[in-house]
Amino acid sequence: MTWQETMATWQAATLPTDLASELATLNENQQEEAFYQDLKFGTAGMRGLLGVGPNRMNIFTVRKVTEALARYIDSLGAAAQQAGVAISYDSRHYSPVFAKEAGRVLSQHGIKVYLFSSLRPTPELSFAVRNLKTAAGIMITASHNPKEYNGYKVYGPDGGQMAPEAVKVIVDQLADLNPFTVAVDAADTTIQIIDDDIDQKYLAAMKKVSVNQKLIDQEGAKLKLVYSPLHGTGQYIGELALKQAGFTNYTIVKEQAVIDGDFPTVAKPNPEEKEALSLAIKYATEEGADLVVASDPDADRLGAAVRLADGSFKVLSGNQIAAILVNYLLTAKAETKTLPTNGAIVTSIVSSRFAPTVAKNFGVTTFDVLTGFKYIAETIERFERDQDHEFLFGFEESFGYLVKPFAHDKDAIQALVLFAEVAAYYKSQNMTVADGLAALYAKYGYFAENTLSLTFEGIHGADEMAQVMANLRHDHPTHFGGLAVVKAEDFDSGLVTDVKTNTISKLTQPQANVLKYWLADGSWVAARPSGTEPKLKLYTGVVGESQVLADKKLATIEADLKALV
Ligand SMILES: O=P(O)(O)OC[C@H]1O[C@H](O)[C@H](O)[C@@H](O)[C@@H]1O
Repeated sequence: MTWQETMATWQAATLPTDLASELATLNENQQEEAFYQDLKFGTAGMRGLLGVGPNRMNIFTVRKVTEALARYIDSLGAAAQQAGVAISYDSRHYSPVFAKEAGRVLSQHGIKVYLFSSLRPTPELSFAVRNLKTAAGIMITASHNPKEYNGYKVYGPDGGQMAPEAVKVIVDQLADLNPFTVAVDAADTTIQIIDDDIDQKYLAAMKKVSVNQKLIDQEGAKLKLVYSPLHGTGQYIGELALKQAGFTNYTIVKEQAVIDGDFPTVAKPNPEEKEALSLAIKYATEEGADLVVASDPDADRLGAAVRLADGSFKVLSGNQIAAILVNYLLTAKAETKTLPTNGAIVTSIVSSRFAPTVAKNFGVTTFDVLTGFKYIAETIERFERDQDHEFLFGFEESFGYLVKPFAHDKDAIQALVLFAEVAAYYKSQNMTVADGLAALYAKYGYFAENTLSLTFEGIHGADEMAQVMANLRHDHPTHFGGLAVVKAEDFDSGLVTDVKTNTISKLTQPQANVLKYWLADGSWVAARPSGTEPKLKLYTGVVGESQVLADKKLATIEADLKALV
């Protein structure tokens, strides 16, 4: 079907007034963008702009994908239908509507549904799937994206985001489905509302995250922290988790504790962006706080800023937060002689080597997976099955961390509780977290990383991005910042070239559109199209003998990288 034909089917259908009036006002470009394709599954499920058309998030695209999920569950048999599906949602526009709509499609199939009574974090949904032993889970969220977006994350029975092979079974059905004929059960027959019981169980599990309760009992109340849920799901459970762990001296940023899908106090509700922490830092400056923490709307990412000696705040990167958490966890385990000999941390191929270097010093192995927390969850599953490694920590540079695998997705609430403990620890030593970080740099080397995100919007944007990747593949760069490329990894072909010996071997990760180049001194560069936003992401990671030298190296490598695209 051409996009015009697809659009005609939408024009002929009975649409709710908001979608009908939007459809009537689209110009030709907008029409093409909205109708030329179905929303695709990316790094974290289906994500897109809210609006009319198959390439947008609306009740019809939600019904259609849920119908495909329902058929998949039907195909697994009666036990899976009875095990059912847990559904949660965040504070975005239409999130509760889409969650209910998904529940009704499943109910129509006689599939049991556990629907949260109000918004809950992504990691709590993951926990609910595991706790209720459901066959699947759905989280309605576009995570940290701007307010114009929403999305649909699908979970498997292990509580991890469904792996690509399982998603493919669902996606393959989509082509034959008519969004306008998907039946829904208006009587909500199989829908059971869940809330407090799961909250309590999730909070009970959260107690396992704290390492040194004695330290928290002594120092927890002295640590002054400011927390912002950025208008999202962390607002309720985040505060409870902090209190329960023993951190009572906190301020919640009140403007950002208001549940609001417009995220009116920030440009983007993304802790990756320093600006998202500005208001919390203002509070912290006024109150003389030690620490600022902020979770994104579905509370799977956590950003942090720490107080410096002069009273100003330094915003940390996801890689720095991970290294600080890993060092604290492993030090505590080593001190209490509970560090397993087969301990492992799991991270992504575009994350810093800082935390892995710390881990190595403790005899802990690092596993590198593709971008997407589902791959970390998959690795945890494998450890549990093969009993060959004990999972100690998982993280991605994009501010996602997991301490305890009672959730199988990144968990900002866990990170919040653990990071508060780390800050309390340093405070007990008359140090700031920034001092702690400086000590890690002095010991392990000055790691520096940056991600350049270039926006390529719309149909043509996707083509341009593909062209940049094709160009890089065609003319393999030989140097960045004067450093020779010694190894070139292409995760699309699954091959790695050792430039010196000109030998080719196989990569262990699955296929993905990623290129990574290792440089002569251990620095690295990677390029990949984002799977959640219309962006090309260019990553650089270096280690230097001082902060100044590391930053300089990073800048020269990045300059060459920019010139290439
Ligand atoms: O780089 P992207 O494909 O946009 O993904 C960035 C991040 O998006 C989501 O938050 C996923 O859950 C993460 O696993 C991923 O790292």
